[in-house]
Amino acid sequence: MAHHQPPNAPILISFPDSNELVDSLAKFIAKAQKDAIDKKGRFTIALSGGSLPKMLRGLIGNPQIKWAHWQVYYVDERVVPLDHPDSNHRSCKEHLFSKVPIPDENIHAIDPTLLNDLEELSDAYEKTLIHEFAQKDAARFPVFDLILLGMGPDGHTASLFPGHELLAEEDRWVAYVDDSPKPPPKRITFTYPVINHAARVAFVAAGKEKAETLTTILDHPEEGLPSSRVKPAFPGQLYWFVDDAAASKVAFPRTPFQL
Ligand SMILES: O=C(O)[C@H](O)[C@@H](O)[C@H](O)[C@H](O)COP(=O)(O)O
Repeated sequence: MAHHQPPNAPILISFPDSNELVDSLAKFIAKAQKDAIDKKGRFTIALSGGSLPKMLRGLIGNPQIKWAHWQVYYVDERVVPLDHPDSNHRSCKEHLFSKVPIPDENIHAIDPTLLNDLEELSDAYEKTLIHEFAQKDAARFPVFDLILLGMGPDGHTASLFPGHELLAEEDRWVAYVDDSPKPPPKRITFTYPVINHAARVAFVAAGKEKAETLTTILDHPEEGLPSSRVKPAFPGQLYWFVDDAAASKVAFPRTPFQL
């Protein structure tokens, strides 16, 4: 019997190896960028940390990418100095931004003078989002052109961890945690309302260590793990870019990659 998926069900795309994943992800990002720039002259994207930054290497030297039109934000950030080894900004700089001609002012890092006050730090980052989004349309939440996420072994995404009270946050755009089970404990993070208002959201997950969790996320969303709660509102669309090792146990139907 054919699987009948609701109109904006997740689109799962699996690649035989991570190089193919990297190339296709770059094409997908280039397409999202082109659509956004054609429509409004800029491209708003939010990046995660973890293993994601190095999966963006297909963007390096890619003539389709119009870096001057990118506005880059962080889905979540560890509350550490910007040059600290744990910083997501540092990781993105190392793996990507130091290798491409993006203007510094287009990359929106946390305010390093506010590391001692989590409330102020998350408020200040929320204000940078308000500055980007609120003037143009009066929407209650920002609409990113693309949000890129990773999935942790416990099913977390961004800094939204299983069983945490932040899973129920409905108002704030940016919140903080001081008890992250994945070190470091202090982080700020986008909330679900922000993630779920994006035009496109894409998870990137590779490796056999992710197989068990990916099955729970996609085949058993009723378990409510944080990554299963990413459900962009129509017309938003969720994608999973994975490798065959990560998808080895998943029953959820795959879709061939197409732009
Ligand atoms: O700050 C972080 O830790 C990341 O933004 C986080 O949300 C990450 O995406 C997941 O933990 C997956 O991490 P891996 O990709 O390293 O498995």
